[in-house]
Amino acid sequence: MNHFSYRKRVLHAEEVPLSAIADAVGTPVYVYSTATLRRHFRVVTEAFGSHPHLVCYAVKANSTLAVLRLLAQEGSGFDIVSGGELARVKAAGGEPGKTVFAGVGKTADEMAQALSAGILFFNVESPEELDLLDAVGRAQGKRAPFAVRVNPNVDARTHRHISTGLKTSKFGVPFEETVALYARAKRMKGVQAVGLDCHIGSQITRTAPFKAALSKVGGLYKELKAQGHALQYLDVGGGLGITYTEETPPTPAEYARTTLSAVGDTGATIIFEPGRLVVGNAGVLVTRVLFRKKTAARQFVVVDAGMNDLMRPALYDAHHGLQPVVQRRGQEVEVDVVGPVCESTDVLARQRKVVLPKQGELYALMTAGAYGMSMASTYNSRPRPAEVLVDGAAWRVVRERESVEDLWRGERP
Ligand SMILES: Cc1ncc(COP(=O)(O)O)c(C=O)c1O
Ligand SMILES: N[C@@H](CCCC[NH3+])C(=O)O
Repeated sequence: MNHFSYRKRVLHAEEVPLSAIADAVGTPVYVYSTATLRRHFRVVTEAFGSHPHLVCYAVKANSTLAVLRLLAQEGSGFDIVSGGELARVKAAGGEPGKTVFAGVGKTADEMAQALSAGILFFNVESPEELDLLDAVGRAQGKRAPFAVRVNPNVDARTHRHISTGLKTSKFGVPFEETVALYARAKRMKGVQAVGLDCHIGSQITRTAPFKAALSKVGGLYKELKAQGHALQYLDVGGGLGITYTEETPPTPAEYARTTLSAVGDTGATIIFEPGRLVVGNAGVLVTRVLFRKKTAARQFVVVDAGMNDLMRPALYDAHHGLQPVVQRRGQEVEVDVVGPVCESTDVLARQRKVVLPKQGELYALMTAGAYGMSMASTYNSRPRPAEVLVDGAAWRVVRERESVEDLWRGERP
């Protein structure tokens, strides 16, 4: 459920026509809906009912300050993977005490910043990382709270680029080595085990992989508790998929039921780290048609957004819905919607049936709120898009379009 819909043939974000935003701010522009963000967060947290839990929104999905602030106001915690994300959470008014820190390559500086900020816990991904965290903790005269991210060796049955829970993946500690790592941690003075963590991948559209991973992880949690580790948190990661085209992922309520039936009896506070589920359908990328171009093989529509602005189609062959901002009647033709970037993979929408647009008309690439702007780059020296947040009939620019001067800030010719 989202708040992007047609009114009198014009696509609106809540009560604002996307054409009005594009005309005022220029294109490409990301547009987010406050009502959708709020609704998604509430549906997710309410799904766990009265079971002790904390939703830690995965900042990497969309790290724009205004989005983080809105979620912080809703009571969200955060899942971060860098010092930069920690700084963003703090700048947006998020609470470090409700923030967990994952990632296979944390530096000593990042650990020290997070520990002094009072982070909830670190998700440790290797024995050497645990040694470094121990040193950082001792240097501050503290015990750094941690959970081991265990790799349960489960196939998430998602795109191979976004699967993280197989034994060939770089993420987490092998299942069989986890008990020994907790035992070793017990002898350290700079760390304190507080939980257990796993995350098996992203855009997961069935419950079976979650069930398989959680039954292993739930068993391990109980075993660790029985060995005397005073664990309190079971972090089940993120990864619940959304509908881009025809996927029918479990609803948050179904997901929560699956989770609680697998690990509800552990007595742990459940930490859930959704990213895409919260922001994916809350954002669109609005782009303007530059040229139509016909070759013997294809009808192309060249738009002013490229793979640098929305990388998912080029990176994962991902599908994003393509909607004209103003609907027009006419004969449909099959087109490839392509960006200006000098790469053959710069195809935002492939072989779609549309009424051939005129130059200057607008398209919205749907479901672009997650891993859109946060993965944007300046490749081809293209300044990154502006971002707008709509709230009812009001809207505001929450990030200015990057300027050419921004592109070379810090450079010394
Ligand atoms: C550790 C961790 N937690 C949470 C997420 C969020 O994933 P998603 O956006 O699929 O919910 C990710 C990304 O896959 C992740 O790596
Ligand atoms: N960036 C990916 C998901 C990776 C999730 C991060 N662990 C996407 O757009 O689908």
